[in-house]
Amino acid sequence: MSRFSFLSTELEPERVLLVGVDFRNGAWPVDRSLDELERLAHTAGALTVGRVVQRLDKPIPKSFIGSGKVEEVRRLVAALDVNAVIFDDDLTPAQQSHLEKTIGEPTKIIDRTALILDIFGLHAKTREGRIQVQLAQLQYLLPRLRGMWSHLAKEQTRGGIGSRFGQGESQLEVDRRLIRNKIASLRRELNGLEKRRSVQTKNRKESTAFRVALAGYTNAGKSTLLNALTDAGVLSEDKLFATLDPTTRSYSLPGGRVVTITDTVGFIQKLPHGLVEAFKSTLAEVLEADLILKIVDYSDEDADLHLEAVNRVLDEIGAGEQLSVTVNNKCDRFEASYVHALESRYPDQVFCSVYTGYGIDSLIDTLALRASASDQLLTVMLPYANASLRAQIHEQGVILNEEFIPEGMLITAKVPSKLAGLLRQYEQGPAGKAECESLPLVTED
Ligand SMILES: Nc1nc2c(ncn2[C@@H]2O[C@H](COP(=O)(O)OP(=O)(O)OP(=O)(O)O)[C@@H](O)[C@H]2O)c(=O)[nH]1
Ligand SMILES: [Mg+2]
Repeated sequence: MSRFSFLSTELEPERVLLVGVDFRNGAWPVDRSLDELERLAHTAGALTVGRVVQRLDKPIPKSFIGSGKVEEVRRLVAALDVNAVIFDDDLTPAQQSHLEKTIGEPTKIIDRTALILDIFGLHAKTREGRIQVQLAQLQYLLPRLRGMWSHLAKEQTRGGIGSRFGQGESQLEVDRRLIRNKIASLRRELNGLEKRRSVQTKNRKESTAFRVALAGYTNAGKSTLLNALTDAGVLSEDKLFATLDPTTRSYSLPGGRVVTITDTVGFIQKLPHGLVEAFKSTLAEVLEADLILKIVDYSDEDADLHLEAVNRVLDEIGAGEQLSVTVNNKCDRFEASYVHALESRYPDQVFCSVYTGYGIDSLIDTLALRASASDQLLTVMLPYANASLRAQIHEQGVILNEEFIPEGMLITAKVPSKLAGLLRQYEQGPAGKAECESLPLVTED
């Protein structure tokens, strides 16, 4: 599949100018949002050569920023040899097209969404990831086609190759139709892949292991944590959106209980809704988890804003009410005494550093506690043929007693409720239980 890109990936980095609006509504200071936009631009391979900020109560309908500012941008574009202007907020197709005309070709006018789509396009590795990104890109492009065709229309009047369309259906209509067809065919393919994924998830569900999902702002350290716990070998980098495709690994807690941990795509403020929509099946991993670990880069001065943005996306995908623990990472960047003070102040949160290993034990204790919260004590008699169920009890439960008798395998164990559901049919009646309760290990408990 050819990679579509708003910014060129030629050897020379594109020179970009950033434009932010301070709407004075407080939450995210415009300078910090532009710092993040600059990191996004850098991740996409561009070089930021300047910034323009305007204070406004609300966007100007026609041009997003005021006409005086547009003129300032136009002059800067010429003076700084800018290839692309990136707006920190979403532009409507009409605003984008107006700005393109006013600022003058060939300078591209891009917004945060287009930039994020570009990075996703660069980082998507699997077929499913690529289709998800391409779908979001085409949906973004569809209402913007008119602007993109305006310069070609000029070419048409000069004649020559590419100028002979326009009979019956205009080229713009043809292109819209082609894109709609492409969107439909990508959706079909994605549906097929999603079905396969949901079968895999269902299989995992049937394995009844406690499922943990790592969620959090991009660059918080999710992949680094998964690698540290499980040797998953997932790419972890000081870049935004290093991970797009989910990876699930098994992890044995002390005592032997096996849980699964899933690393997935990171979140960001102003995350384009189209992307959340396109990545629905990937984000389902988070939705179906028994526990969400919200990984935070606590050393980032905007850590609280990051957590807010993460909570907003979790709400959007319907995971806002799920069981979760906040895990504040990168604590190696603070004095130990400060971290201890934080731990006393916020006993429900974990403070750790995947780099130094500090706090990882406490994270594992938290996992163990949550994974065993729904445990039930059961005594079952399993037929010898049912070795896989016995293996599941060993993986996910705490065995209190096990005996191999002529009637079958008599096991007393504490197991998570999901597994208990599967075991009910083999549960021993009061007599069997009583027999087991006389065994030393059980009475000890
Ligand atoms: N100082 C410090 N850096 C860390 C720590 N954990 C991770 N990092 C670094 O933070 C950067 C981002 O780590 P990743 O694991 O790729 O982050 P992520 O959350 O998976 O990011 P995305 O995949 O982009 O969503 C990398 O450069 C890591 O080496 C830590 O405990 N301390
Ligand atoms: Mg990652």
